[in-house]
Parts: sequence; structure tokens; C-alpha cells
Amino acid sequence: MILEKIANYTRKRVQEDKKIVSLEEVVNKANLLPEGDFKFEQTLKKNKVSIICEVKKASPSKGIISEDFPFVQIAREYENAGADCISVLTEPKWFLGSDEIFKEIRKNVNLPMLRKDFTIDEYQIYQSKLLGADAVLLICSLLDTKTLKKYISICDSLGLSTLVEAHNIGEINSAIDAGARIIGVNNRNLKDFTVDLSNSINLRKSIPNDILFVAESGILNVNDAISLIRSGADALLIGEAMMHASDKKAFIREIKQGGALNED
Ligand SMILES: O=P(O)(O)OC[C@@H](O)[C@@H](O)c1c[nH]c2ccccc12
Repeated sequence: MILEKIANYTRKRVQEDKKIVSLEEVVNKANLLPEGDFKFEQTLKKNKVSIICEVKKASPSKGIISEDFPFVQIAREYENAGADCISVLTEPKWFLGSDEIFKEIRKNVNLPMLRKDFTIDEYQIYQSKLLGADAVLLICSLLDTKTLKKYISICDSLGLSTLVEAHNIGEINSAIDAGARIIGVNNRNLKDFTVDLSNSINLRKSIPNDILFVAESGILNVNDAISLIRSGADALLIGEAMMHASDKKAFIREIKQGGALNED
């Protein structure tokens, strides 16, 4: 399965990174920084519906999404268009992301930023803090409940939020047991890349209301977005469609207006 391949490659990457900067060093450096203020989840809590816009050059399911990829410009456009948070892929091999891209964007936008990587080692959490992230992604199928709990507590100590990604009821229960405060349901099946928006719609009822719920992936248009909001999403994570939208401001505005109308 692709996820296993990516996770294995990530393990190698982290081993290489540790040769350059040791775990002890990243821990010390991260602890010297001012504690974060959980800006990512504060933003999600404050809004009725938040839009998390993703900066993504490529993906294993879609190949190249943006050939020229002016990532700072894209992130600025997101901010100007009314995005609430920004997600940046840093996985290099399949998503063609990098830490440098993340850092550059961090310097140029004020929005809370999610570092989207395949977290399999606590090293990456400290690294995320050093990159200026406000949140990290934890994927349930890569981490057991005990490890999830440990990683959430490391994030808590640094003031970082965690987006805990689940695909099925077992993983949702694991996320809840681990104390997740934000759970994302990925509508894309990482085994065969099929997209089914009803995955997050069906799983919504298994997530307590005090946990923030993010519907992720495969949101292609305003109608998709509105049906997810109607089914109780607190936030939407949109990558490809947002990258391609020629009028990002109108796209975000229409989603927010449509979502608000549906609450009446
Ligand atoms: O481009 P999309 O279909 O709108 O999807 C965005 C985001 O949800 C997707 O990139 C994603 C969701 N979970 C992930 C985990 C790892 C890498 C990527 C992802």
C-alpha cells in the first residue's frame, strides 16, 4: 500500500535528518522557542466553518498539480482570498514538498499553518515547531493509540495543535481515546485512491461534538463543500480544487455563504 511505502521512506528521511541535527538538538531548540498558542484550533473553534487551503505541488493520486508552483504567491492568494488556515505538504518524494517551502511560506503569511507530513517519529514534531508550524498531522493508520497519545502530549507541551486523521470507526475511536481535539476524516481511500465524500458524512455521528471535525480531500466544488458543512463539518481541507480555482476568493465566499444558508 502506498501509505506504507511513504511511511518507510519517511523513516529513512528522518534517520538522515537526525545525522545532521540530532534528536536532542531539535528538542532543545524547540523548547527554547516561545510556547505556541494553539492558534490552529483556536481559529477552527472561533469560526462556524473554517476553510483550510492546501499548498500542494503533486500527489501520488494526481501526479503534478502545479507545474510552475509559485508556492509563496499561492499561499498569499489563499490568505487574501479569506482562507482561515494553510496546509503545506513537506513530503518530498510523492508530494514534492519540502521544509524550505514551508519556511518560505511561513515568512510570508500570518495564517495558522499545518505542517502536512507523515509523522512516524517524535523528531518530526520538534522539527515542525522549528519550522514555525501551528499544527501537525497525525495519521491514525500509522500510529497506535499509545503513540498518538504521546505525540499529542508532546504537541501540547510545545503549544502545537494536532490534526488526527482517521478513515474508519476503529481509527476514530483510537483518536478519541488518545485525546484528539481535532479529528479529520479523509475522503480519499489511500489503498485505491477512490474518493467518497460520504465517508466523512457517515463517520460524523461517531465523533463527539466537542471535538472539531475536519472533512478532508476530494472537495471539488461549492456543492461538495456545502453538503459536508450540512453534515456537520467544522472545517474543510481543500487542496487540488483550491490550487486550480481561478477565483479563490469567490470559491471561499460561496462556500461560506452556502454553508451559512444551510444552517437556517
Ligand atoms: O487535494 P484534495 O483532494 O482537496 O485533498 C487535500 C488533502 O485533504 C489531502 O492532500 C490529504 C489528506 N490527508 C492527507 C495525508 C497526507 C497527504 C495528503 C493528504
